[in-house]
Amino acid sequence: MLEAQNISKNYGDLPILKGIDLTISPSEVVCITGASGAGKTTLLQILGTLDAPDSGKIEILGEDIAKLKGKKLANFRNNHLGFVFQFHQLLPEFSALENVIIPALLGGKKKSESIEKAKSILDFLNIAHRLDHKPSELSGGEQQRIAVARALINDPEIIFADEPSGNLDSKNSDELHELFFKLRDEFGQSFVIVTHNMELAKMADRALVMKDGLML
Ligand SMILES: Nc1ncnc2c1ncn2[C@@H]1O[C@H](COP(=O)(O)OP(=O)(O)OP(=O)(O)O)[C@@H](O)[C@H]1O
Repeated sequence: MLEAQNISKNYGDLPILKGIDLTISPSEVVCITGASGAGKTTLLQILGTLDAPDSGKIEILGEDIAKLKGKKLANFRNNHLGFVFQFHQLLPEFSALENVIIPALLGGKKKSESIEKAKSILDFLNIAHRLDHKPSELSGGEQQRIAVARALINDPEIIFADEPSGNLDSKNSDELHELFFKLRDEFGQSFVIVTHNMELAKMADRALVMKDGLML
């Protein structure tokens, strides 16, 4: 599903990732934990093709990511990868439903089909009653479920999440974590989740620990 070999990244003279190897299997939920500054977000951004490593190789679904440039890379990302961040990054002037369908429209899907699909996902996520609300009219937990729905709209094989519950209270955190496993069980995506939440890490198929740019 995803294979990363010997990934290194420097910022200026400072080595941030020092040769990381990682394989993610289909339907696997992997958590990456570790102290602040260990390089977790940097690694997630690179695995998610949002940033490039200085050296090393990443293959996702058999594609050598270094060979995909510009529009091809953007299309690959939009079609196969989903993202959930700590701060939901929903567009404030659009409704929940509109936010969810944007990646589908960018991928060239028909609006009517995208709306139907979004409604079924939002139904699955128990948030179909908030379709017309703007992000500011939703609770933190609801905003994050809309962000998850947006990540799911193009049926990604892998979802990358960076501190997805970092901004939620414990009840909403627990609900979001359960949702990830429910989604994996129902649809079979892989999840790569950077988290400081040890309860989530315990639930994962694998919990990895990073320290000073290395995977322990
Ligand atoms: N764009 C950048 N330019 C320079 N240094 C950066 C940049 N992004 C991150 N860093 C540095 O790289 C190191 C690793 O950052 P990263 O965000 O990957 O850590 P992290 O493990 O995710 O930390 P946290 O748990 O606090 O989010 C930190 O020392 C950070 O200051």
